[in-house]
Amino acid sequence: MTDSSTGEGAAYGSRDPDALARRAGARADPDRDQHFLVDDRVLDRIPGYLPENADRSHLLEIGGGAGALTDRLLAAATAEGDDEASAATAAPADPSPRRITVIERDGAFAEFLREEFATAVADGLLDVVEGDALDVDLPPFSACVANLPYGVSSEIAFRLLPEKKPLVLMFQAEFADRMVASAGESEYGRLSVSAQHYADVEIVERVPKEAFDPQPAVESAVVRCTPRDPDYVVGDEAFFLRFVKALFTQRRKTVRNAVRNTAHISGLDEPAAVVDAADEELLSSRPGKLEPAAFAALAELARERGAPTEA
Ligand SMILES: C[S@@+](CC[C@H](N)C(=O)[O-])C[C@H]1O[C@@H](n2cnc3c(N)ncnc32)[C@H](O)[C@@H]1O
Repeated sequence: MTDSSTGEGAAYGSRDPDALARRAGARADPDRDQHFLVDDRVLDRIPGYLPENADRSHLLEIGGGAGALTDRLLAAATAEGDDEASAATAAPADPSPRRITVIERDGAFAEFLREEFATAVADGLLDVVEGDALDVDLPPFSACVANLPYGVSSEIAFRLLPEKKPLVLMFQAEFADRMVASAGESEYGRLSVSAQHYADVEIVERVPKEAFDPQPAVESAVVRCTPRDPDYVVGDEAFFLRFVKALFTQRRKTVRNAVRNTAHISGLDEPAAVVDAADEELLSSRPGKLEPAAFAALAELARERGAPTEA
């Protein structure tokens, strides 16, 4: 498929990221979290990181910028649509239209995206929403692929993760390392337990600064989140996440002291009762050594014995 609105008849997926940025006119401003991906090889790989069986019927992109990734997502959506139409498989046809929604806060870039991809907009394939991804209502997306604005990447990630949809997201590498860390590793913390509560989280590619223009201060990494239920049960998710947050404020203390010292954060009325009831080995361990399932078991005990008050 071609997009005659560019005047170049460019097929989706073939737009030069530098030319897109030039056509957009407005300069990418690092102070507004605008670091555009300009490495074609990275751009080409990103849509392919979605899990194989992911429902691609409605992709969400956050922070479209000058549209380099939007172009690749349009290519993926249209190419797969063609494949599916021609494939003689027994699978039922996907009844939902393939579409992409891009949320972009910067009005100049939102307008440019509508012009650059006018054919896709007219065909109902692309919807450009101008707004802040932290405030706008999210569409009922089936998967999200985005090079996130790093200033709000944590807030956006924790808006997306509870939706339990496949996510392929670019983060600062240091943040990505903390998301995927396991118990006992130095990067393991609140972020690791909270993210892994919702999904299997893995780094699928590390991306050097040179892949962006303007270059960010640090390296980046693409993270794939494949939703699944955790291997433990918590009766009150909000309390579990608050309890984890509380304990990691005292990561170098024993769990015993961390439970006692952080009742103002976790909301426990009776932390001493929790400590009295918990297993000694667990209490003398450190928060950074506890597997997510151990946090969950302790949070359940804390709910029973510690009478948490509503946050
Ligand atoms: C890192 S750039 C990515 C641009 C483009 N997708 C790319 O890969 O080249 C992040 C984009 O998010 C936009 N942005 C920043 N904060 C935002 C927010 N709170 N909500 C939506 N978009 C935001 C910026 O204007 C910028 O276009």
